Amino acid sequence: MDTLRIADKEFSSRLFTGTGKFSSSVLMRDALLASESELVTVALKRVDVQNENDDILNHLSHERINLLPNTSGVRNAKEAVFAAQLAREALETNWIKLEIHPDPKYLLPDPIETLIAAEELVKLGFVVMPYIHADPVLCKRLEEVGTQCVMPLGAPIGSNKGLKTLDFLEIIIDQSNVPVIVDAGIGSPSHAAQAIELGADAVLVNTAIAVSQDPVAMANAFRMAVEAGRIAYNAKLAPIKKHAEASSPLTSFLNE
Ligand SMILES: CC(=O)[C@@H](O)[C@H](O)COP(=O)(O)O
Repeated sequence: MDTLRIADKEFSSRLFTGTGKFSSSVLMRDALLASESELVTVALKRVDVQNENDDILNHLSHERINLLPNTSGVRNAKEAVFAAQLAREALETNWIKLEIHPDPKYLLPDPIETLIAAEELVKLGFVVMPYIHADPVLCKRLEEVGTQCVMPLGAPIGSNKGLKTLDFLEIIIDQSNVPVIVDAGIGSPSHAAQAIELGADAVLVNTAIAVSQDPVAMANAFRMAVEAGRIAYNAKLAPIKKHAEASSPLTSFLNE
């Protein structure tokens, strides 16, 4: 599998994961290890960064896992910058998943506050991974201010609806000069494979793994789907045709 580079890190796995909604910290750890994910996001509001025995952080301590603190819970750019600085101090990482979604019903990201915060955080030396709507114009603006990737949503967080923003994801992937990570709403391994086949550089999945009846098995299924999607992407998909084209009456091989 070809690797993915973001800032100073190289990833073998294109499946990024989250830590919420698992029924126990042991199950969370087992599922994340089964996923072979190397970048795992954790909400700063959920961990006690002062406590070296914090249950979540302890169960994420593994050589393969890079922690990606996220700013979930903040309402504006000012709070996001503060949260990121806190995370950098406490978790000793300058990587931050920037999430500003003040509306609790749909959890849709605030594009204006996100752009303001991203610009500020880049200036402060952060590797910024912004969670945003699948807005091609906003993605370009974020790239211009120096974010190391963009994270457009497939559907609202936790909805498991899949790639509802497909047409716009295609434009974003076509235009982007930074990695595109489809984040949120991915409800099944086939959704993840579809995003990767499309050319997304990675996906981030939380709910679909954590709330399945068997999170370890589901994490495995996502791992395989993402791998399959990437192999298919590299192999180049056959073109979609408007009309039927017979497969069998070939008299010889195309190149002979
Ligand atoms: C954990 C995290 O970062 C979520 O905000 C993320 O967007 C995942 O969404 P799903 O839970 O829909 O996979």
